[in-house]
Amino acid sequence: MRLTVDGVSRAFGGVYAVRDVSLTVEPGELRAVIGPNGAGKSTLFALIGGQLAPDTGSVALDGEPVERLPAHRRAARGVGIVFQAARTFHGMTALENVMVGAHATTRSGFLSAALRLPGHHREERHIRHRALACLDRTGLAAWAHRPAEELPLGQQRALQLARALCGEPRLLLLDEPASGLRAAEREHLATLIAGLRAEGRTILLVEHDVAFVMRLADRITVLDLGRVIAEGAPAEVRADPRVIAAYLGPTAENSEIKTDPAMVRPPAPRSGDRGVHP
Ligand SMILES: Nc1ncnc2c1ncn2[C@@H]1O[C@H](COP(=O)(O)OP(=O)(O)OP(=O)(O)O)[C@@H](O)[C@H]1O
Repeated sequence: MRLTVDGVSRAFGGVYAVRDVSLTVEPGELRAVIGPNGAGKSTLFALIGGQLAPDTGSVALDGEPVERLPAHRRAARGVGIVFQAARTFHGMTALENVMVGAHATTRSGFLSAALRLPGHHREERHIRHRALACLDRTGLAAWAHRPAEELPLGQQRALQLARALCGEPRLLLLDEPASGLRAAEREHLATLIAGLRAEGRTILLVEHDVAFVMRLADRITVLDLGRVIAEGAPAEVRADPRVIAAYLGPTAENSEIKTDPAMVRPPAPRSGDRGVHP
C-alpha cells in the first residue's frame, strides 16, 4: 500500500504541532519518522492512523483520500496500528487479545459473534487459526493461553504487533515500539520488524530512538518543531547537519550522531520557529 501525506498541518491552541508535512511511503518500504521531543511525531502518527483530522492537507492510501475517515474505517482499508502504550485487554488470554484484531476485517464482525449467527463458528475457527499463526510469528506461541496481563513489557509489545498483524494490514503503523524495552527485547523486536519488512509489508515506524531505526529503515524522515527538516537514506540523514543540530543542539561539534540521541536533552523549544496558527 502506498501512503501519501500532502501538506498536512495540525495546530493545538493556536500553535502548530505539525506544519505543512508531506511524505510518500512506497509499497513495501519501511519508513522511519524520527525527531526530538515535541517534534510532532505522535501528532503525525495520529493524523495518519485517523485518531486526529488535519486542519489542512490530505492523507491518501493508494491514492484514495482518507483524512476525513475515522480510525476504524482506515483499519478496514488495511491500516494496522501498534500504539506506544500497551492496550491489552485484561481478563483475556494472549490468544483472545489477538483474535480481537481480526474482527476489523471479518465479514460478519461483532454482531454475528454476539448473536451466534450461522457461519459464526466457522469464521471464529478461522480467526483462531490466524491468531495462533500471528502469535507464532511474533514468538509468543508459548503464551497463547496465559492471561495477557501476565506478559512482560517486551512480550506485551509483541502482542500488540500480533494483534495488528491478525487484521492482515497492508500498512503497519508503529508508534515508538522500542520505548521502555530492555536491550535484548529491543533486539528481538528489531529482528521481528526486519522480518515483516522482508515480507514486503509497508511500514511506518515513528521512533524517538535514532539508533533503533538506523539499521531498519529504507528511508528516514526527520521532524523538528512540526516540520520536515530532512529526508533520505539512513546514512544521509545521520550525516545531515540540520539533524545533528536538532538532536544535539546547534553547538554540537560532532560530525555525526555518535551518542544515543534519546539520552540527550533536546534544546528548549523555539516557539517562534514552530509557527502560530492564524
Ligand atoms: N492534544 C494536544 N493538545 C495540545 N498540544 C498538543 C497536543 N498534542 C500535541 N501537542 C503539542 O504539539 C507538539 C508536538 O507534540 P507531539 O506529541 O506530536 O511530539 P512528539 O514528537 O511525538 O514528542 P515525543 O517524542 O515527546 O512524544 C508539542 O508541542 C505538544 O505539546
